Amino acid sequence: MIKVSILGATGYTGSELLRLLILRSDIEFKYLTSTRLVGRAVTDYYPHLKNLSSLAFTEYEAEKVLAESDVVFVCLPHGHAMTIAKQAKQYPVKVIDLSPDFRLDDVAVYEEYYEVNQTASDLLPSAVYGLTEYNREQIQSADLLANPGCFVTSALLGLLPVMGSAHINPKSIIIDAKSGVSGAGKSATVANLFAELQGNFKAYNVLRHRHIPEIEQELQKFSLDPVQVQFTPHLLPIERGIFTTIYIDLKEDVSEAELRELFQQQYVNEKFVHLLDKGQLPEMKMIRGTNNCLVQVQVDKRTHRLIILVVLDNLIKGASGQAIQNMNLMFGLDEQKGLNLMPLTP
Ligand SMILES: NC(=O)C1=CN([C@@H]2O[C@H](COP(=O)(O)OP(=O)(O)OC[C@H]3O[C@@H](n4cnc5c(N)ncnc54)[C@H](OP(=O)(O)O)[C@@H]3O)[C@@H](O)[C@H]2O)C=CC1
Ligand SMILES: CC(=O)N[C@@H](CCC(=O)OP(=O)(O)O)C(=O)O
Repeated sequence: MIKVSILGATGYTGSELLRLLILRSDIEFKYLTSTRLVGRAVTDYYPHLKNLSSLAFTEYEAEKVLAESDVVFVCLPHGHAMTIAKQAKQYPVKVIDLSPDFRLDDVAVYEEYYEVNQTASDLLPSAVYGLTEYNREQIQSADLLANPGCFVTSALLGLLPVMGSAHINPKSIIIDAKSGVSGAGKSATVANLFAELQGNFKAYNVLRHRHIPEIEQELQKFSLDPVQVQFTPHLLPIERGIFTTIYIDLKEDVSEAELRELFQQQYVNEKFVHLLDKGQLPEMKMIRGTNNCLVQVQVDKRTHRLIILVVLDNLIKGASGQAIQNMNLMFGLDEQKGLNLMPLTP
């Protein structure tokens, strides 16, 4: 039995972890934390989980949570996981951080983009970046795992198969991404009100989004030439899902078949990442509620560009599903355990 605690169990990624883990017979929940709902029954707040949990939300008490859990998922806003990971060093507990605190190697970049001090920089070298398909070996032995960002997961799964290719110009990457509103978390803001979102569509953080340095950092690890990306996020009036369209200049004539082969080789044995057949195009409803990521690759001979289309569910492959994939690896389990989910269509 794996003893699991979820810090921030009332938020979107925390509740998605609950949903995905609650029926597993090898998981026992120890603490589900909140600051607002301490003492309230979990099934009172989440009536759809009726009869599935007898727990109440508690506050975070390090000496209890960390001593009694095998793994702690941190589903809190940025800035909290640094303290928790430091405290966790005193206990034999693994930490899976869904927040951005341990994703950026460069302390100055983290502090610039997130506007808080990086107070656990001594732990950065031991923090393993959890893009599962590319980092399995390190993930298996990780005690501190930095789960990737949701937009970042879509960009990396779309781009990494071609990052080492001499055919592409890695300074010409344009990432045009659209996300459902749950990507913004559960906290109420005027921008997230139904009347603002419904029937609307907009770009935000056009030149400066927090995911830009994370995308460039991870892509650069796979490219000898300098990488630069143009990333523009958009907000879709839907609950969940990310659709990312990527454009890259090709340096020379190269066939679509040759580039598709790179993706095929990379993903042929993957359970959760799939290259679509030629002629198929990804759609949000193909991945909604699943840990799957669908990728399509096309070459425009007229403009000499490679176009990569990626869809995934921001709360699952972009957050809690990937976190469970990583937990499974960290505990020596089948990586797919509990994640064989079918999408809701229509
Ligand atoms: N939403 C997404 O698609 C993705 C989110 N992430 C990251 O995961 C983390 C969680 O995101 P998400 O679930 O969307 O966020 P939510 O806003 O939905 O939930 C945040 C949680 O944190 C708790 N919380 C809020 N403020 C504090 C505080 N000051 N101290 C302690 N607890 C606090 C809330 O609990 P309560 O109010 O009950 O105290 C709630 O449970 C974030 O770091 C986010 O960047 C990563 C990938 C995708
Ligand atoms: C729609 C929306 O607002 N999306 C969020 C995604 C950020 C997120 O999920 O946070 P991580 O950095 O932990 O991945 C945003 O653009 O800020």
